[in-house]
Amino acid sequence: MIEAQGLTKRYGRTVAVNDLSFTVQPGRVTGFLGPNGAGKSTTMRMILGLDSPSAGTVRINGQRYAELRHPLRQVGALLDAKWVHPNRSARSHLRWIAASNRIPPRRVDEVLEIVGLTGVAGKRAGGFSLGMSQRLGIATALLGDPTVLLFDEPVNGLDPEGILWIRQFMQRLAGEGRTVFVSSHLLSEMALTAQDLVVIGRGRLIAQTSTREFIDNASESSVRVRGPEMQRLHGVLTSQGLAVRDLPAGDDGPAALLVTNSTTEQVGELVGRVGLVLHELSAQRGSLEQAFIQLTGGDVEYQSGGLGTPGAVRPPAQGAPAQPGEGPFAAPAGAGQTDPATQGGTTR
Ligand SMILES: Nc1ncnc2c1ncn2[C@@H]1O[C@H](COP(=O)(O)OP(=O)(O)OP(=O)(O)O)[C@@H](O)[C@H]1O
Repeated sequence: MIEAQGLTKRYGRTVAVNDLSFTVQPGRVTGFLGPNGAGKSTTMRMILGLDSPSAGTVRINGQRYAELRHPLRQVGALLDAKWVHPNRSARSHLRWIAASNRIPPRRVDEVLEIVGLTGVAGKRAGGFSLGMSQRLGIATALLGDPTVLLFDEPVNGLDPEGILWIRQFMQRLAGEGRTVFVSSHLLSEMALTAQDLVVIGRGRLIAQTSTREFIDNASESSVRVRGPEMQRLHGVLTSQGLAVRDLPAGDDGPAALLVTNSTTEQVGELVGRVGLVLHELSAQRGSLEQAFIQLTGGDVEYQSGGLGTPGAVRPPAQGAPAQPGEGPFAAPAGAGQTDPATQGGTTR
């Protein structure tokens, strides 16, 4: 478990982390979500004792990092996958870290096997692809078989296969009862990976909640409805004070009506009372992107070009990256299209 209490970090006049309190529970993947510059890396460094807080505390399994007797056995982290001597082999890199932390050498072969690097264990780590480097970084984090794991933007720059592997691996680690805390600025990716979210903007806590609740609470729910008598249907719904929008036929299917701020129960009962036939009655859940915009408001450094156009990103603020696929609303590479958390946002 990780517990942050009033965590604050100032760099001169910059307040990178501002009175942040949150808890990360074991047995779950918790996403640490926020736009670039929100303070995620700084927070992770403070959790790991690499930076000292200007105020507040953070505890790992009840203790500050400096108090941990065997830190690698309690907490493992992947902060920078390229932190490795380029001429060392993967195995000797791990052996060196194991030896300096009194971890038996046999554990090196175990972690190489766990991350699927056994076949290239003797090769120079400097020649590894980013995906292989990430696996080596994860193997390093796992050396002490820790109960708490931190990953800072682990899928950045990976191909779809690499992203899928990391996602499934994190879920597996959480399934083993470990505390898994993973930072990302990719909202859709977190919707597929994390069960819980800690959301920050400009160093402040915006929300701590389950991913499902985050989407449900922060975005309006609407209902898509369709039948053979569309005009009558429209009249019945508006006569009851509901807000109705026409959805033209298109990629989403035949022409339909979108009833905003409503539920399928409400619409179904209304229509049933007047005996109208329906061909479709479906809940349209807000996307994580919409929920994020609604909650973060002015706390994000750059925002979407508009609702209903996920993927459209305004030019970022000075200093923020503008790589294609790097914005907060970029589609997750390798994402399955079936996850309900990311569906339903395109009809508004
Ligand atoms: N060593 C430092 N000295 C001065 N300012 C810093 C330092 N480290 C971070 N900052 C500033 O603190 C703020 C938070 O940065 P941080 O890297 O923690 O954000 P982040 O959410 O991890 O963003 P990113 O995803 O871009 O790394 C930024 O404004 C950053 O410029």
